[in-house]
Amino acid sequence: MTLLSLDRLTVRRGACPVVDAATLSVAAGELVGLIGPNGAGKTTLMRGALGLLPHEGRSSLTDLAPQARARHAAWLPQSREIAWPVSVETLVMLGRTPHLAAGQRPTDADRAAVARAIATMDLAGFETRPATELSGGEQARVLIARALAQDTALILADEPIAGLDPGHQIATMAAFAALARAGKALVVSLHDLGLAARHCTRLVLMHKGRIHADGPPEAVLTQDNLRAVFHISAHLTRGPEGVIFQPLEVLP
Ligand SMILES: Nc1ncnc2c1ncn2[C@@H]1O[C@H](COP(=O)(O)OP(=O)(O)OP(=O)(O)O)[C@@H](O)[C@H]1O
Repeated sequence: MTLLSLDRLTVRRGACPVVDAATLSVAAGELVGLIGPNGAGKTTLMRGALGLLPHEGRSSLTDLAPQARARHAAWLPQSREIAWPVSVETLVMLGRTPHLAAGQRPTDADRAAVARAIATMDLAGFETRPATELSGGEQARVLIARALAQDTALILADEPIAGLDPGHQIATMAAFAALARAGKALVVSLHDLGLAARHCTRLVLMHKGRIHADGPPEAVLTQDNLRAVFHISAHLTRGPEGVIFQPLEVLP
């Protein structure tokens, strides 16, 4: 089942297209790593797809009415600012807003979704802490938990594991992979190509606003693509533990 469909999505900043005719279809079961150098257009592609930026072409998400869209797709932006000193549990409960009628109190199902998200992001024991008093990485995990609590078929996340320690980066990618195996779809922008190669079912490599390559990690992280897009060399092997990717050098 297709959960996100982009047809020649183009987003201009001034005269210049920073996303240029991106066509992409994401199905249930996929964990898509959106990779590419700084400025390649990853954030802009996701924001355009969500209808948060004026665009040309078509996104299946902008065909949906706002509440239907919020029930279908969760968005985790790159900015991590938590402005209000609400408790972690209250903040994660905000993910349930699209499922609640105006003034409706959370149901047992809402509370269960929040508890699941808190457990998945290893935040048990943090429930009553003011979110503003947590460390940067802890706050990042709270915001991921809020997106998970939304319990949508599709999750779009902009650099969700940036700033997390290695254990929580791996655990978060593993949780995303488990959600994909359970039938959801995720599009996640990432700079850690090792984690992308290891956990994603598919990589979409962006370069100068265009989709340069799209496919399984080993088909995308080729020496040619890495040289052309990132100007790096790297080592990639597949062993009993799965794909192992290590960037090596910046090429002249
Ligand atoms: N408000 C804006 N006005 C003009 N140009 C912009 C604006 N926002 C982004 N851009 C440009 O659009 C291009 C794509 O930016 P985008 O944030 O999508 O890149 P990215 O791939 O997410 O990068 P990063 O890995 O650094 O987060 C960049 O060249 C950026 O300078």
